Amino acid sequence: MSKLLEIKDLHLKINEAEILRGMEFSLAKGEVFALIGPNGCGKSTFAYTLMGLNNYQPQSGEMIFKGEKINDLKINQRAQRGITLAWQEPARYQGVTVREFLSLGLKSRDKEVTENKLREALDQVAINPAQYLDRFVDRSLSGGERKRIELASLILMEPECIILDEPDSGVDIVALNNIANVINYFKKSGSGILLITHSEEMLEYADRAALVCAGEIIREGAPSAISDYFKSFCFPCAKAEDCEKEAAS
Ligand SMILES: Nc1ncnc2c1ncn2[C@@H]1O[C@H](COP(=O)(O)OP(=O)(O)OP(=O)(O)O)[C@@H](O)[C@H]1O
Repeated sequence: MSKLLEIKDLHLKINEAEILRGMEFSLAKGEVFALIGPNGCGKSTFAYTLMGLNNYQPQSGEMIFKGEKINDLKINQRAQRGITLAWQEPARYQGVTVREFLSLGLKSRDKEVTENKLREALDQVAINPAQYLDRFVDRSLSGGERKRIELASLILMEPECIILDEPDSGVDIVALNNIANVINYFKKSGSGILLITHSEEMLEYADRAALVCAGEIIREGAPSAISDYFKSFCFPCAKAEDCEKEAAS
């Protein structure tokens, strides 16, 4: 599989604290790569750094997307190149309807085409268009509903690389199935998916996985093997001799 994204020896400090300490991996087209790790190990920080949020400029290392170094590109330039981030906590938009929110990234201005596309995307996340298209994307929607609507918006954007930051947080088992559907949908369309999580259940949707500990990947491999390692040594953090991070230090 050809490389879509390459992360090389990425280091990032925030207020003198080194949060990312040499993150390194690659992601192929049509691949689901999971980054799993305990709370506070730097997963979201990595997601923000890759997306290019303000104040998340790495001090060293490279982020290469489709052969182009993107370290110095702004967030909108990275989005234009095809990178998208689904936030751990999806945003609320006061006064913006689901229809308006979902239409933002659409190129076609044809009313019928637009309406059909919105309905198809909402179908993928099991949201009834008739009930939701005219509602506002604000507190009146539950966190799980907003999460699913955000996933529908990603489908409409047709990104080539999707960062899903804790897609399972705050959602029930039904929504979890919707997330699995969306992951499969993106896989089939050839997008690369970076699945960020701290729950080993999510690893079943991944092709490959890596364990993040204190800002670096300490083990990479088959999702089942990473899941076993994570359960054995990270809950609670074992700091045992046979933990690879401890053994290396
Ligand atoms: N702006 C900031 N200022 C200071 N410290 C920060 C900042 N952002 C993150 N950190 C610290 O960096 C570490 C990594 O945080 P991050 O949110 O990336 O972890 P995470 O792995 O995503 O955790 P979780 O699973 O709880 O979401 C934490 O110790 C956090 O307190």
